[in-house]
Amino acid sequence: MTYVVGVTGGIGSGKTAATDEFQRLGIDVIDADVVAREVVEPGSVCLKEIQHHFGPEVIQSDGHLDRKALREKVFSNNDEKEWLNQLLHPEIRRQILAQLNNASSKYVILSAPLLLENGLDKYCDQVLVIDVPESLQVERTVTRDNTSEEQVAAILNAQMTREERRRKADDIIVNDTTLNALHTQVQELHKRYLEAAIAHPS
Ligand SMILES: CC(C)(COP(=O)(O)OP(=O)(O)OC[C@H]1O[C@@H](n2cnc3c(N)ncnc32)[C@H](O)[C@@H]1O)[C@@H](O)C(=O)NCCC(=O)NCCS
Ligand SMILES: Nc1ncnc2c1ncn2[C@@H]1O[C@H](COP(=O)(O)OP(=O)(O)OP(=O)(O)O)[C@@H](O)[C@H]1O
Repeated sequence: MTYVVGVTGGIGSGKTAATDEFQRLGIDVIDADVVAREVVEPGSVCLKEIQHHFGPEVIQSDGHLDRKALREKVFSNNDEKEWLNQLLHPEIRRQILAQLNNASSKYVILSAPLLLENGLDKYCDQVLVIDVPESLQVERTVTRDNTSEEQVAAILNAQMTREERRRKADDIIVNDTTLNALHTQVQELHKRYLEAAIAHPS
């Protein structure tokens, strides 16, 4: 298997902003949030199960999942969140493994908010954590998603703490200044990862 760099960080930490730059540098990016959307496309088994469990109010008139409605349900009720995790996470993992097997760039990025929580780091040679203070996570996510601070705090509470994540990291990018500064740090790590990938027996 190719050399895999896992990228993780809490909600709104800047994973996508970082992985967009890796992608621009020619690296294949597998994004668990994208996979999580694909497994609930209209017609999927997972979407049928969700509709059966939560009722028609989580399905939009065009047949797509009403993500906002489901978000409000699962992040205010731990049992419902666990039900959803148990339904989706095995399927997300299967899809990720298939995509890892098909990746063809010099190394591959696997980006997942729950990389460490769900043990996806076992498929990674290195773990890069995108780290920001929680106040900035809340501020950036509220702006990006036009949501409430309370909603973001509830999601934050469903994730590993900042300290725990930092402890498990091989590399850390502190993304508390500009996007340019983030890109510069990504470019530096990219050089290191290319060298590590060349040295890595495939
Ligand atoms: C509840 C859902 C429909 C809300 O959708 P929405 O479009 O509002 O959010 P989106 O999917 O873009 O996720 C935004 C962020 O929320 C956080 N998050 C999402 N799901 C979870 C979860 N189960 N536990 C903790 N944090 C989560 C992540 O930081 C993620 O990047 C959606 O998040 C979902 O299907 N979650 C379950 C699948 C999952 O665990 N995805 C995370 C990747 S494995
Ligand atoms: N250094 C930065 N300066 C200013 N804005 C930033 C910076 N980094 C990221 N952002 C913005 O903050 C928001 C959150 O970043 P991004 O979407 O990359 O986070 P994420 O970790 O992928 O989030 P999620 O876990 O919710 O998917 C986005 O609107 C992004 O453009």
